[in-house]
Amino acid sequence: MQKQPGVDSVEVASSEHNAETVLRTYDLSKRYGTRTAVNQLNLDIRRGELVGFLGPNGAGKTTSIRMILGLIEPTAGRVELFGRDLARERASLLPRVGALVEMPALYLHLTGRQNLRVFGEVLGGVSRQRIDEVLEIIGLQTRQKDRVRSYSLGMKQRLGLGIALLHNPDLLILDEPANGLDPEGIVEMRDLLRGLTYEGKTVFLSSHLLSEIQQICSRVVIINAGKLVADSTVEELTRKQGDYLVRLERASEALCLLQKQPWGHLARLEGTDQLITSAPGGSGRELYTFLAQAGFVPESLAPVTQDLEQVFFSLINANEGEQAQ
Ligand SMILES: Nc1ncnc2c1ncn2[C@@H]1O[C@H](COP(=O)(O)OP(=O)(O)OP(=O)(O)O)[C@@H](O)[C@H]1O
Repeated sequence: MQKQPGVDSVEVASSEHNAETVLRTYDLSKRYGTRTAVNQLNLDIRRGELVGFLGPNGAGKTTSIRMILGLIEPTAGRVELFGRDLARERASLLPRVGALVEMPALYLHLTGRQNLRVFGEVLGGVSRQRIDEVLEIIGLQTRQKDRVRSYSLGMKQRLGLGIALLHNPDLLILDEPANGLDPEGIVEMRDLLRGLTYEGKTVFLSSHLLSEIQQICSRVVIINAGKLVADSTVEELTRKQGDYLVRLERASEALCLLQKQPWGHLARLEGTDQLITSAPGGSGRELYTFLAQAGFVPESLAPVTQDLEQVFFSLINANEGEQAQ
């Protein structure tokens, strides 16, 4: 479901809460000698979500992803996929997961289609029809008969994703899928990932491209030094201190009224026909009603937002400050 900012976010959050849990980690931890790479990480990812996994270099993203994929053993804690314990039911669970952690070694002298066929044979049970479907999903039908050597990096990256999709997994885990892509390749990858969630797939991806994450992800998990720093919808994270930007006629008159309210004393003008204010009970709907009843019907009213990048750096800096104390 596409999230709308503002008044209906409560309903959106509660419907998400009912969705099936696809990936869950319980106090997942990994130590390398004395270094703790991942520290009691608890994740809860639900069906159809596109969740961004963020953190500065060395935060523990790849280590977490490797544990979730059963590639390395946790030092402590555990992973559940589709409600089942990964350590116990690995053989039946991992086929439901597709991963792009490192670029698979593509056969450059073979065509895109032949690559899918070769990887499909290794996996087993991949039909010709599934290869056609995958070529369509990754948008390589028209180039399927060209040798991979002639592909752009973006096309190779999409082919890598195609290989991860061959067995039609329910959950996709991608480590930096847009790494090294040019802006056009990034847009293609963005459309492709969105399309996958429309089909009901769940996508969990790490990336350094914060603006991309802001555009495509419904939720972000941020870690620093192996620990969870934030787990929230993009909308909640980027909404600035509960402020609203209101466009209305007679803005300076409305401002006088707002400044007399206990929740509105910090209200301020923004240009001639807009103002920024807090809302009664933090609710945009109540702010709208208050203004409308006082005869100042807003032309528009929206939460003030900041870039995910700003939020990310302030959270990481605050977290590092706390750790230093
Ligand atoms: N095999 C290993 N042996 C020892 N230390 C490791 C190993 N793998 C990772 N680490 C350490 O664990 C920490 C987390 O690394 P990890 O690669 O998971 O971070 P990351 O968030 O994926 O970073 P990046 O964004 O740079 O890829 C780092 O301090 C790293 O040096």
